[in-house]
Amino acid sequence: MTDSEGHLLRRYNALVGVIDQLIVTLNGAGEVVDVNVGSMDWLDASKMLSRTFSTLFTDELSQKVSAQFDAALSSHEPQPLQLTLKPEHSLHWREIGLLEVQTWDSQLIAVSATELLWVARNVTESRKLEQKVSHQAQRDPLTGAYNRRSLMTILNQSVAQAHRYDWVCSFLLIDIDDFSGINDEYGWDAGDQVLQSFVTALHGFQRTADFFARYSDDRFVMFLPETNREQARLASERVRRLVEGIEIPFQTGNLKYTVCIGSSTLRDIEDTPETMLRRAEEHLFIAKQSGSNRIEGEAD
Ligand SMILES: Nc1nc2c(ncn2[C@@H]2O[C@H](COP(=O)(O)OP(=O)(O)OP(=O)(O)O)[C@@H](O)[C@H]2O)c(=O)[nH]1
Repeated sequence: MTDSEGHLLRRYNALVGVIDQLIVTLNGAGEVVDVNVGSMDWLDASKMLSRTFSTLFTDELSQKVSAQFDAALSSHEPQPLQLTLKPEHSLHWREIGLLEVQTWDSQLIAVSATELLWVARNVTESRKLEQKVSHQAQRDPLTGAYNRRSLMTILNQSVAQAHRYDWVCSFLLIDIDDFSGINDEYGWDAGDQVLQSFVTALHGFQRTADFFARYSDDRFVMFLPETNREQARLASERVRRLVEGIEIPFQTGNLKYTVCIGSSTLRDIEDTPETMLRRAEEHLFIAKQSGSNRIEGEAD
């Protein structure tokens, strides 16, 4: 080894020693010739050596890995690869030491025609955190229902799609009757339980294509694709009855409540989520004026 080769090797080893990532060196045939485990100290490097890299993965992933391997060799560009490894799906990884599901961001880099580096970082926790943050941004924290921001995004997309394909769709605007009275009489916690029980019941009721969200305090919107005026009326009636049947156990006897529902159905190309919501609000207002436990929709 020349002085400059020795210098480069020491520099490489120094970098590998401080980088907290898994670095696997492969030969041109894709066999593992060296492993630096980085912070993945659960991994038994000796059990990786001399295996063919792509055979470590399940059939589906191994095809992807082989394609990345070829692409790295032919392009000499780093090939990014995101992998989710499950011990129950991979005997090889289990043997190597994998005990739980992990998501890795990795890069496959060709150093020459006979040497490649696979550099992998465990991103399981940061991915979970991202998912949690995105879930929280879309949901109402009390009930777990989608929030108003998510609702408006979905409504805009869905109404545009309905116009494009000439589909019909409807909204139900559902309001809990005398909700402030429930808060006053039974306390805020009981009011919270009412909201939670309502959302649980509605989640059981909705079809997979329906979208349901908390619109404001005690007001919820259900978007019903492929639903005409008459079907919206039937759906309103079913929700009204469903709520009639809910009972929340309470010291002084079961707490029961009712809802009023205003619905609206897509009209012409001028109709938007805002105009539909406005009509649903007008219908809800009429229902409320007539008393509680009522529904009101578009006139025939
Ligand atoms: N328990 C509880 N109460 C809430 C929450 N958010 C808002 N509220 C209360 O809900 C009440 C809503 O009152 P209103 O909009 O007048 O509704 P209402 O009493 O049902 O009146 P009507 O709609 O006319 O029947 C207000 O008193 C709010 O303070 C919540 O998350 N939990």
